[in-house]
Formats: sequence, C-alpha cells, structure tokens
Amino acid sequence: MFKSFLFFGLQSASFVLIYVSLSYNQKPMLAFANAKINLGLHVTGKRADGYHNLETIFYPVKIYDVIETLDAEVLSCTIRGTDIPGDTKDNICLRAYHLLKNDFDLPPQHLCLLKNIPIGAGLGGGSADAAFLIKLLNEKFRLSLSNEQMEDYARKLGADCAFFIRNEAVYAEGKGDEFSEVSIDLNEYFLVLVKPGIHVSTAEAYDGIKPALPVTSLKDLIHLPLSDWKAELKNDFEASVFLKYPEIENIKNNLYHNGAIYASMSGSGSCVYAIFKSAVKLPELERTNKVFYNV
Ligand SMILES: C[C@](O)(CO)[C@H](O)COP(=O)(O)OP(=O)(O)OC[C@H]1O[C@@H](n2ccc(N)nc2=O)[C@H](O)[C@@H]1O
Ligand SMILES: Nc1ncnc2c1ncn2[C@@H]1O[C@H](COP(=O)(O)OP(=O)(O)OP(=O)(O)O)[C@@H](O)[C@H]1O
Repeated sequence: MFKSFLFFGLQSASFVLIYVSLSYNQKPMLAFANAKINLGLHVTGKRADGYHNLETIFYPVKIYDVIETLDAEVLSCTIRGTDIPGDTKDNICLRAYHLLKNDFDLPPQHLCLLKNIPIGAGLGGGSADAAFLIKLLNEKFRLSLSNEQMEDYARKLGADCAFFIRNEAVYAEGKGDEFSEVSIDLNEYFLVLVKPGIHVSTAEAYDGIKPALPVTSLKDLIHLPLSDWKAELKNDFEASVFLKYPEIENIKNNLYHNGAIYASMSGSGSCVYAIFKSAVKLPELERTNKVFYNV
C-alpha cells in the first residue's frame, strides 16, 4: 500500500516536473537518484586527513530522490518532500553545481529536488543526489566527462559520492572512494529497509569507533553463501550505535525473528535492512518505523 502510494507520488511529481519543463519549452532533464546499503563494513584505520579508512560493499537499492535541472535567469534550488536539515543554500546539489561551474561555463539553473530517501540513515541520499546531478549536467551541457572524471568531482563532495557515478555493486576501500569489481546480485531475494525515527550523524558515528584490521577481508567474506553472512558479515558501526540506540538493535533482532536470512544496519545508521527469501509484511515494525519493501 505504502509502496504503491510512494510510486504514485513519485510518478505524479515527475509528471509535474516534466510539465514545468515543457511549459518553459525545455527538454525535461530528470534523474532518479537511488540509495545504497552497505553489505558489511570494517573501519580499518584513522587517516592523517581526519577521515577513516574502511572496506565495504556498496549495493544500490530502489529508493529514489528525483532531481531536475532547468535553464533559469539565476541559480536557485527548490526542495520538496522530506525536510532536509540546514539551509537550502548549503544543499549538496548546489555544491555539485558550483564544483562543475568552476571548470565549465554553465548557465544558471533552477534545481528541483524531490526528497524521498531518508536522511541520517546510512543510505547515502545526499551523496546520490550530488552524483546524479553531476551526471545530469554532464549530459545536458555535453561536457564529455568520463566516469573517472565524474568520480573525481564526486569525491570532492563526499566520501561515498563517487560510488553513485557508476552505481553498481562494488568493493570499496580507502575513504570509501576506491573501487574494485565484485560480483554480487541479490535480485532473487526480497530486500526490506526499516527506518526508525532516529537521525545518526555520520561524523559522530565515526567518533564512536575504534578502528581495527579485520581477520578476514570483506573481499573474501562476501563470497560466502548468504546463509553464512549472519555469522560472518559485520558492520563495525553497530556496536557503538546499538549501545546508544537500543531500538535499532531491536529492529535487527525483529527482522531475524521474522525470518530474515541476513540483517544489518546500513553505513552509520539508523536504517536497518534485511534480506528475505520471499516477500514479507512486517506490520509490527510499521507501527513505529517507516518500512520500505522490495527495495
Ligand atoms: C558511513 C558511510 O555511509 C559508509 O558507506 C560513509 O563512510 C559516509 O560517507 P559520507 O556521508 O559521504 O561522508 P562525508 O560526508 O564525506 O563525511 C562526513 C564525516 O564522516 C567522517 N568520515 C566519513 C567517511 C570516512 N571514510 N571517514 C570519516 O571519518 C568524517 O568525520 C566526515 O567529516
Ligand atoms: N540533498 C541532500 N539530501 C540529504 N541530505 C543533505 C542534502 N544536502 C545536504 N544534506 C545534509 O547532509 C546530511 C546527511 O546526508 P545523507 O543523507 O547523505 O547522510 P546519511 O543518510 O547519513 O548517509 P551516509 O552517511 O551513508 O552518506 C543532512 O544532515 C543534510 O543536512
């Protein structure tokens, strides 16, 4: 029910954006920026630049923001949907525009963002918006940037932003922006995301971590059968975040109780995802959380 409502909402919003574009006599330039989850996450060391080294598998999931860019007299940005904390002028979409504008003669744009991906959830929503806008501007203004060049721009905006340029499952290391191929496909499973009403700050979550080298790298662990992931695949953020917010651990336990093959917090939280063999309905979790089915 929620999913069809969401689908209808996104569809109608897209039609409105397309209608606005056409009435301005412009080709509609829309992007659907999806979220990600982390399949395992090891924080392996503290870096001299204040960031942390990590290893993780990024996996794209089907929850979307919608972004449109329109020619305009002056640069502006409108946000609809979920409220984003902070000032609109600091939105990462505007930062992405300015980054490209430094190197290319871009005309002013009106950026429209329909925000749907939960914020402070470990789903990389802000990073996705920025990466998809870079791809959109590259296409609209025929900048001829390669994926590598767009990844270099994205890296400047956020540690996990570069992933969304290619937007395929990858093994990531370094700050989360150095990639190698990994062959993983969860299409035959039913993925569920649970977002409690808790906002976890990424910087704070990193502060709560004591980095350590893993006994076995995720590069190897990820090839274990899915049934072994529960015992082997860990997210290092869980210990400190669960201590502060036991509700998040309860969600993970509830998902296992309901038959999940694997459940984990994504990134620095607060979102928890679960992999099921087939479709499920979780009314108990829906009472106090936002639940996204079949993502
Ligand atoms: C937790 C993850 O979602 C896992 O995928 C990401 O590492 C977060 O990446 P992100 O949101 O793109 O992070 P950024 O916006 O670049 O950084 C936010 C803050 O998180 C901390 N940070 C982030 C990434 C990283 N590898 N080490 C860090 O210590 C830093 O304090 C930084 O100031
Ligand atoms: N377009 C945007 N969408 C979401 N957040 C944005 C955006 N632009 C700026 N921000 C700021 O970024 C912060 C969180 O971003 P984001 O949603 O990427 O974090 P997250 O859900 O913790 O994911 P992750 O840590 O995995 O990147 C918000 O507090 C908000 O102030």
